[in-house]
Amino acid sequence: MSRVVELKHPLVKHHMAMLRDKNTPTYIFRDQIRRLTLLLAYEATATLPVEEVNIETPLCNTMCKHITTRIGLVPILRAGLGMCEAVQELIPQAEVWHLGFYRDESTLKPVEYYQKFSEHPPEIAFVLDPMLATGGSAVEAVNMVKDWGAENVSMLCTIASPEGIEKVQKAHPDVSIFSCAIDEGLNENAYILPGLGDAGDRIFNTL
Ligand SMILES: O=P(O)(O)OC[C@H]1O[C@H](OP(=O)(O)OP(=O)(O)O)[C@H](O)[C@@H]1O
Ligand SMILES: O=c1cc[nH]c(=O)[nH]1
Ligand SMILES: [Mg+2]
Repeated sequence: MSRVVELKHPLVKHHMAMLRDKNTPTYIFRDQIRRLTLLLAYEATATLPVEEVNIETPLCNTMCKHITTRIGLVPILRAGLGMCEAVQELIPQAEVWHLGFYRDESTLKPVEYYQKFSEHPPEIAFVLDPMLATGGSAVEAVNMVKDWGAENVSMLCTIASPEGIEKVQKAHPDVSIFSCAIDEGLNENAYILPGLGDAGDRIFNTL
């Protein structure tokens, strides 16, 4: 079932403060995205299916659980790349499939420039993008992931706007959205307030 989850943990609040600060340099900004993504991925993977497996410890046999479902991470270039390694750290067996979009700042529409998908879609897909602003990029990315054949799709972001959440929910009522924060809304240029500015520029030092 679709859910919108905003993380409430004190560690998330703490790390978000440093992430939002305009004086935080790029190398710390990247670390903060990574820390926050670890916390986000822990929450977003809480309902992953597990299977029983027999394990031999040095002392005896015991039944354990492991994850056998094919999981795909779909970072939206560029900024989504900043989240990818953190999720891979928790799910090292995950596949990574890239999608490139930039938002045309005059039309606010997403422009696709890269897609690397295989013939065989994963069973579960996590779309990664730190910013869910108007929701245009997220809706288009989820369209492509679903057209590919993935049936269980979730969106992981650092900051989401209420407008973006509404747009994704309207287009994809089955997609859960996990975010470290849900902010107040968008400014006249469709930037999230209070937000953190341009995530891609802050991750890649291209301000
Ligand atoms: O919800 P939307 O209104 O579509 O906006 C969000 C998109 O904008 C940003 O990417 P940007 O276009 O800045 O590209 P970048 O990652 O290369 O910086 C962000 O990382 C999202 O992909
Ligand atoms: O606030 C915003 C909106 C779109 N993209 C960003 O990186 N930040
Ligand atoms: Mg950007």
